[in-house]
Amino acid sequence: MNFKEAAGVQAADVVTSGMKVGLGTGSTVYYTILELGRRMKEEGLQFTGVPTSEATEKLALELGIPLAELWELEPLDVTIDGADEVSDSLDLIKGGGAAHFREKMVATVSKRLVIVADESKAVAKLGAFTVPVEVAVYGWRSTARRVEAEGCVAVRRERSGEPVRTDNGNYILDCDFGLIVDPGAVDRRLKSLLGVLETGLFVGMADTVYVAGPQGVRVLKQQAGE
Ligand SMILES: O=C[C@H](O)[C@H](O)[C@H](O)COP(=O)(O)O
Repeated sequence: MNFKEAAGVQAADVVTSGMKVGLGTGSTVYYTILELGRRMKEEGLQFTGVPTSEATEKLALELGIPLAELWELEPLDVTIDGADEVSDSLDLIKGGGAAHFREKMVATVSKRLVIVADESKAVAKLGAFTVPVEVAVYGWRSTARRVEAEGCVAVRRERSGEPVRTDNGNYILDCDFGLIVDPGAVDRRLKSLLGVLETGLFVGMADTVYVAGPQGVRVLKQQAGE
């Protein structure tokens, strides 16, 4: 079992029958979703999922997991998702797979956000990974200029020479801020800019993080009052 699988499978334990569950996106929570599908078939686990991306929706449907729209189910009991960076205070950078807009929307209406990651994602402070920022296609160069004025270098994400489009049809700017001392302030400043739709900074949202490494799976919990 690789580290992503170890974290992903263990975190599936938080789901019990009757729950409404946000299903995250990426190569780590993939294993959580597989495990939930297995428990559904083999152990009779019953739950309803809300997918955070088209890729996750496809996977869940292949596994026979019942799905619903966010508005039909909110508030959700828990969302399980991956992350690109997890800081000591459990703040996150997400959106390496361009799914952070829907992920944040689903996590925001969930009573709990549980994160699964391998040790390579754990950092003291955020910032080695660039911050993905979803922006409207119209006027994106102007938006990028406003974003850069906040103290970063912003590069439009491309694949094979073509701009990446999110599931919502927008562009991603990958923004290099260097070390981020106050992620909440950076998130608020970016969100106030015209053309910015969502950032990949998830501040104070995760309550539990499963981090897998050579020593096994560590379970980190948000301290009360943080
Ligand atoms: O947009 C993608 C999501 O935020 C993912 O959860 C994040 O990029 C981590 O993905 P992975 O588990 O594949 O590293």
